Amino acid sequence: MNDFIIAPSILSADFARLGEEVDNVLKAGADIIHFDVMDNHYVPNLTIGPMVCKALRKHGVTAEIDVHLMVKPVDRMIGDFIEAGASIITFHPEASEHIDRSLQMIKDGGCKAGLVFNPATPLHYLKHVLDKVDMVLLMSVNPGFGGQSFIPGTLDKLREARALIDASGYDIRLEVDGGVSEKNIAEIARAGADTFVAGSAIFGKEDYKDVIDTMRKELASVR
Ligand SMILES: O=C(CO)[C@@H](O)[C@H](O)COP(=O)(O)O
Ligand SMILES: [Co+2]
Repeated sequence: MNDFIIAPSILSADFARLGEEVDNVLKAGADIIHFDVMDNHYVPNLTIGPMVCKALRKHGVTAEIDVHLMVKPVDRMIGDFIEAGASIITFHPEASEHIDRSLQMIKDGGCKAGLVFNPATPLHYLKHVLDKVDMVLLMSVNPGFGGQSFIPGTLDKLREARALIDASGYDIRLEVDGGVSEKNIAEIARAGADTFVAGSAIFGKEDYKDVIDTMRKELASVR
């Protein structure tokens, strides 16, 4: 796996041709697929569930599927996504009554587990579960929709999260989600992110390879 991971969010893909869209974006150089699950309860939008994840596996997708759960309660969905072929499952701490238990359920199912922090959610939820977390996802927009603008305060929060992760000694990825594009990806990487979700910036363009290549060039300037 690359040092920097590019994770296109299929929220901005053409759902009528989802299998083809996922194939095309992987062929264009994406590392993993970001899969946004919204329930019209935890967030004011409704998207896709485990059946779609399973369908992508059946279609032949072998890349990691990074399931971002924006649902409340979360536990009921975890088993279904494990069974559907998810690779990584992340959830928002406010959406779980028992954060440690939800993380453990994901790990027991053989998936990588992660916590997602909204722009105004403090990082302190992490402190006592660092040993169970493979991914920390910082939202750089309020969750619910693609195509929003990156909230600049996320850069300081990324620096804080990077320091916390490095001090922990655990192997934890730091992902950022919302308003990421080829224009700001280098600055976001410099703040400490190593995994980049991008929906509209990739699927909004004709040539996915061109955007992903540009993102990689920008990232190469960081290292
Ligand atoms: O989880 C979410 C939104 O809640 C994201 O994954 C978006 O889908 C990202 O879209 P862009 O901001 O990159 O268009
Ligand atoms: Co997302």
